[in-house]
Amino acid sequence: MAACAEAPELVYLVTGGCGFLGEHVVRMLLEQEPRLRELRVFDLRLSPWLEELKTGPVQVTAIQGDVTQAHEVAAAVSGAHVVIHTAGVVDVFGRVSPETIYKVNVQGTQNVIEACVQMGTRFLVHTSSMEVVGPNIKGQPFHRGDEDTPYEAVHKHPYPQSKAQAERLVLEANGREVRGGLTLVTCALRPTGIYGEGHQIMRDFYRQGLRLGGRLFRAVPASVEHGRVYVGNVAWMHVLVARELEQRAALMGGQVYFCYDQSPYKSYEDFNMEFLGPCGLRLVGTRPLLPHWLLVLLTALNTLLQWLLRPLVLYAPLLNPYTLAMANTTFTVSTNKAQRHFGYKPLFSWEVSRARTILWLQGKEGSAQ
Ligand SMILES: NC(=O)c1ccc[n+]([C@@H]2O[C@H](COP(=O)([O-])OP(=O)(O)OC[C@H]3O[C@@H](n4cnc5c(N)ncnc54)[C@H](O)[C@@H]3O)[C@@H](O)[C@H]2O)c1
Ligand SMILES: C[C@@H](CO)CCC[C@@H](C)[C@H]1CC[C@H]2[C@@H]3[C@H](O)C=C4C[C@@H](O)CC[C@]4(C)[C@H]3CC[C@]12C
Repeated sequence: MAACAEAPELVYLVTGGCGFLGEHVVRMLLEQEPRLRELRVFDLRLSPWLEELKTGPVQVTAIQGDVTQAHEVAAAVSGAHVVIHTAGVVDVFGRVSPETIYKVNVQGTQNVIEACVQMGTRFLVHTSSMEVVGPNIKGQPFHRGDEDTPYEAVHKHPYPQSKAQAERLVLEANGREVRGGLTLVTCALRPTGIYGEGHQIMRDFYRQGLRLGGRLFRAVPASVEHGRVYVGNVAWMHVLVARELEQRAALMGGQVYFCYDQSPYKSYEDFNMEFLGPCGLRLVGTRPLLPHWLLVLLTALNTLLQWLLRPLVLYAPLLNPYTLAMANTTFTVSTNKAQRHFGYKPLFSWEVSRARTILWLQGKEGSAQ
């Protein structure tokens, strides 16, 4: 992938490039990768903002396609030097069937790997997730852990199961021979809960708070810490990994990296209040207002309702047994592996990440829709 200093010559493909994270990766590449000649944005649904990117010096090619269709993926990968694979179904609410989650997240990832092999593309960066590790079904805390912290990773939910399987495929593909005789270099990034401009769940909480007269009610103990990372920093990590993968193939190939920055360790709800507070919302209660057993009962009721209503309507509330367990289990990361391996330092401070997210929530700024 050696690029000459004068003429940009690299072709990048970003799958899922119109999603929450994908959009930030696309914009970050255009800002921070001077060697870029063409940027292919591949997504099931193409966003209108892509049009405005087409007027810049880098050729931006929008490709409407489906990662579950091997031939569409192969056509998009053909001639690309680097693939950043962020496409995936993110669903822990029962909105999407387990079959579809598996098809997109696992089969889709396999298609991307095979396309790289077939087309001679050597560098593959995969967006994995903290959920590949945990929280596990036993609700055991993962406190300031790193990539080597022992933890019993046992999943039952289709989303973490699919992400774990996809990550394994990507790591196992490292070192495979690609067309032309060279080898594939892969690695996986594991963001914790991503926040920032375009974060729909944050917006859902904001709207819910507005509906409840500017209040949200504490459901999770403040002592349970939940790892969060700013979307701009996650995007920056992807760009850096993609850039460094060739020079540091022996070190980085087949590796996993948690995504981290200076965002504070807080409970899921207290962290959200860093943004929702300045937007006028209040979190009521210093302790959970409902006892835990009642919340568990409510989640069971939601599960039953979801099942009963399925033939008529999709009922998929934020609260279900899995999301309650996630919110109630400490999962935080403390590592410097990305700094050691490829010189990562967060591009956005906590203050800037917070300010940008607040402005977006208030509808005053921000690139994401
Ligand atoms: N949001 C988070 O907190 C978080 C945390 C850790 C990891 N991740 C991972 O990051 C990646 C991006 O997540 P996100 O939050 O931006 O989700 P998102 O839903 O906003 O983006 C996913 C994108 O993939 C596209 N896509 C879905 N199915 C596709 C298919 N069959 N073919 C082509 N494109 C398809 C969607 O249209 C969407 O644009 C996912 O792989 C997810 O597992 C997300
Ligand atoms: C008890 C509720 C009352 O306030 C709070 C429920 C919060 C949940 C909806 C969220 C708690 C943890 C979130 C997940 C976590 O941040 C990490 C994730 C990994 C990523 O790969 C996808 C998103 C998610 C599963 C994220 C989804 C929302 C939560 C379960």
